Amino acid sequence: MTEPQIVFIGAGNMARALISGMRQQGIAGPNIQVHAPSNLHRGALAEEFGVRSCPAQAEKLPENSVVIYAAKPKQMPAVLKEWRDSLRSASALFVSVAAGISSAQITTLLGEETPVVRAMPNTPAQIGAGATSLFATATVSANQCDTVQQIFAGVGKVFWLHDEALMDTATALAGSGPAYVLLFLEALEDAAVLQGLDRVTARALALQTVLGTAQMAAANSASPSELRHQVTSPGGTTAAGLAVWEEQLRPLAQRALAAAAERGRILSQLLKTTA
Ligand SMILES: NC(=O)c1ccc[n+]([C@@H]2O[C@H](COP(=O)([O-])OP(=O)(O)OC[C@H]3O[C@@H](n4cnc5c(N)ncnc54)[C@H](O)[C@@H]3O)[C@@H](O)[C@H]2O)c1
Ligand code: PRO
Repeated sequence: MTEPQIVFIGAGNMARALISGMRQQGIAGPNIQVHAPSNLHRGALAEEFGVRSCPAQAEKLPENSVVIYAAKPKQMPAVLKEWRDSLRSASALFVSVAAGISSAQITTLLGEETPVVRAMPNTPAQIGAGATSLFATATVSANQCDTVQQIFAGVGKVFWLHDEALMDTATALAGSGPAYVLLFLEALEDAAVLQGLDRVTARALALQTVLGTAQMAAANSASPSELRHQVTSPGGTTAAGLAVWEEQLRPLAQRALAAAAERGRILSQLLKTTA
């Protein structure tokens, strides 16, 4: 089978992360084209990754194209109005990474017969360490599912969801998750600096602790809870610190994921009012 042409609509943070990961995975630069209104970002992507930089305008697509929508959710109606005919004439597979926007909303814009996959990747895709949740509509063929699987498995781990409503949860957990982890790193670093550690050492210690712990958890069949107990001596330092975390962390995680998932639903509702 010939390699699909991967067509990005949007040249921002998520497109960059995916393109970086795809290039490392071995997808050839000329097999990726990026459409965006300003040459600033797409030009930089072309220079750095050897991909084709194209204006935002829709164009005739090769058969077998996979089009990845990576512009903002609220722009989707205006952008897809322009791309609809090109997508249809190439029978392109449409993959949306837009948070919140449902496949029904997308097929309303593109036509019921359009094969649509929703994908929720995250920025660690740029180093091949992403986590992508995928949901396919009934019109997506098994071959097309394989194609999407291959594309996203090349930039990290892939998780298929069979209930589209859970895409908002996957977005709240893994799409947004890198920002939570980075905030956690910042908070640990700042707290250590407050106790007198220099910033460079505090940052490096926090980073290596989070990285090493995540790698240990991934390499281990024991649950996070079991591994945590291995760190926690009765009456020791960890127990003293954990007592403080336990007061707030679980309710905070629940509130944070609820707020993020709710925002996904709101983004979807906002689109309905403007479509
Ligand atoms: N950033 C993340 O971590 C992340 C993770 C998962 C999903 N997403 C989703 O990815 C999408 C993009 O997010 P981002 O963070 O990359 O945003 P961003 O603002 O960095 O990029 C948006 C891009 O869209 C382009 N654009 C604007 N109008 C356009 C048009 N008419 N045609 C083509 N391109 C156009 C802009 O030039 C810009 O390059 C969103 O839908 C978001 O929900 C983002
Ligand atoms: N970034 C996008 C947002 O903040 C979607 C998940 C990560 O809306």
